[in-house]
Amino acid sequence: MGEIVLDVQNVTKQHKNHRGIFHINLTLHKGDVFGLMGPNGAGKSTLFKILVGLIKADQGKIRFFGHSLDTAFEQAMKKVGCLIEKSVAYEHLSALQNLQLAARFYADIHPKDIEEALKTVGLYEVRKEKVSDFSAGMKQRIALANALISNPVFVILDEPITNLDLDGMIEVRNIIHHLSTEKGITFLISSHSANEMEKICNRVGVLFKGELLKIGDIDELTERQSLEEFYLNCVQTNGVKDHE
Ligand SMILES: Nc1ncnc2c1ncn2[C@@H]1O[C@H](COP(=O)(O)OP(=O)(O)OP(=O)(O)O)[C@@H](O)[C@H]1O
Repeated sequence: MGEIVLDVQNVTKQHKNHRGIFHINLTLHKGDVFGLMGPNGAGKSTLFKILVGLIKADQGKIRFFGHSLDTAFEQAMKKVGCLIEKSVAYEHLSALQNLQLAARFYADIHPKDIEEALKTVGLYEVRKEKVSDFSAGMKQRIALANALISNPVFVILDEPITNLDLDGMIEVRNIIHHLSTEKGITFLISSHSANEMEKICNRVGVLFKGELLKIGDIDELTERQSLEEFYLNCVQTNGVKDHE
């Protein structure tokens, strides 16, 4: 196994409504395309927001490339790109202008990096066109390009395929596949769709009511059943746990 990219140890976050995530342990290695599956409200976004520092965990330890998120945030996040929550591309701006705007949040993005990100997501030819003329899939590809402009080696994508039609899903899937195989980028992706995760990921975890019920290699999990069957089994047999 390769270098440890992300190490999550015993992370808990309880929201005021008592929901949240509880005692999450997760280790990702270089080259992983890890899919976090779970129904609405399972806690996927809560975990992702904690990982990128948008909210703070109640307890637990998180390390990126050995750097603690708590004590060395900038070091930890240096090589991490993310797409959290619904993508917001400004409709009246072009694809290029959107990325130029996003680049201002970083210290050292070169125009070449933006050009490269646009090429990677297949929007270079239409970079000067307004986003209002783009399809949902193209808008999602801008969001992906946004996550790529800093040349990350680890990319976190919260629901990158939700709300996309089949063409859009295939486009995003192909980009992830390309980045993983050609550039060795490690991914953590959340989705409701077991079918899609089966096509994209090499490992998956099932998050349900804030608990990470199972983690496994796709090849092993799908030896005798589809990933969807495994997922449904997992969720149904592990039933109800409340944290009141
Ligand atoms: N800021 C908050 N305050 C209170 N409760 C919250 C907050 N954020 C999330 N929750 C609750 O925590 C639970 C997990 O929500 P979360 O958004 O992490 O789930 P999710 O798996 O990402 O769901 P979805 O697929 O619908 O995005 C939900 O029950 C939600 O109501």
